[in-house]
Amino acid sequence: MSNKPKIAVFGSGSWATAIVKMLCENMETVGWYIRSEQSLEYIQENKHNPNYLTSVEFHIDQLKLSNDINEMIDYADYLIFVIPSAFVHQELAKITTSFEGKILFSAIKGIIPESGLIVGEHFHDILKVPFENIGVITGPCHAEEVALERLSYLTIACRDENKAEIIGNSLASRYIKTKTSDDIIGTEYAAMLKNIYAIAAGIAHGLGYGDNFQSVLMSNSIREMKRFIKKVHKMKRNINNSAYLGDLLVTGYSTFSRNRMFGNMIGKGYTVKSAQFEMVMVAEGYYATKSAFELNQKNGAKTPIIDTVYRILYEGKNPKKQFKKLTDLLD
Ligand SMILES: NC(=O)C1=CN([C@@H]2O[C@H](COP(=O)(O)OP(=O)(O)OC[C@H]3O[C@@H](n4cnc5c(N)ncnc54)[C@H](O)[C@@H]3O)[C@@H](O)[C@H]2O)C=CC1
Ligand SMILES: O=C(CO)COP(=O)(O)O
Repeated sequence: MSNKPKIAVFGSGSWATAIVKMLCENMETVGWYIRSEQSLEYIQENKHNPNYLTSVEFHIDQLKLSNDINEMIDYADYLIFVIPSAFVHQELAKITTSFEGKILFSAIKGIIPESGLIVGEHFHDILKVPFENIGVITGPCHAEEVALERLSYLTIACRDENKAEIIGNSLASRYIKTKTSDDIIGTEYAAMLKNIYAIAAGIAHGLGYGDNFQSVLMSNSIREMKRFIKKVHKMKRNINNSAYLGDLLVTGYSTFSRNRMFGNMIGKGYTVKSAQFEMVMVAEGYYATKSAFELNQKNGAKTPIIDTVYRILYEGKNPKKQFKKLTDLLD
């Protein structure tokens, strides 16, 4: 690998588009795998993504675009995956080339339904990538605010600090600050769990609960997150750091949050199917709720918020009644 490693982004939603923008601030060339040929041709002609963050303009000569996933894997040293977790399995199934020597980062905040694993674990257990070659890009950061160049903070987690720094330095700019962490498992679980709590916040809002209740819900959510993560990966971590608490707060409170938006519709009486139909974007917390609930059946952490969201989304229980019961379990 040369001094200037090649980086490629896999995915073409809002977050992938934002990450490509961040990398373009620092790199001469950024690889970008885009599944849809139509979207790729549109970007080549119009210099912006047709569907997501359409205000972000790219210099086409800075982009190495391809809709061939194998070609892009062969091109890059660092591969950043930003495909929603529900579609990762089917995208990975297209791969015929080798991951040997490649460094895989995940900016995905979810669990892969087919394996029930967070993405880093999936890379390790299923794709057999060593943990030193796996990293996570996380933190409280909405793609829409990156597009607006509003100051945002990212945490880059990798067991090999040098690799975390390479990605951190490639993303940092006037409006992006990065820090590194070695908690690849805990940060990923936090990123997945906060989406479920954001759905809970949305449901509460949709049901008419106010700011006073929301703060109690968030306070209970961070404690629940801590209990959950401690069961899956015990290590010394400060749950109040931005990658854990910060991400919970931005997703629970921001009007940009897809998960909160989805929850809000459920609270207002939409069915799961109709809420999903209304959403142009993916609410990862929907899939995470099922996986986290099932995982916790084995681990046995006390998770009244996840359990409540699960009963509403997957057992068709009444949100109003379920939240009434939940209110008696919070403090
Ligand atoms: N949007 C944001 O601000 C942030 C998102 N993330 C995470 O990034 C990941 C990607 O989310 P977004 O970019 O927000 O998604 P999005 O909702 O903006 O875009 C959805 C993406 O999924 C793709 N897609 C749809 N059907 C597909 C299929 N069958 N196979 C493969 N791809 C398919 C679409 O082409 C599109 O690229 C998620 O895990 C999310 O949690 C993380 C941080 C911030
Ligand atoms: O992860 C995010 C912010 O840090 C994005 O959350 P949403 O998917 O709910 O928009």
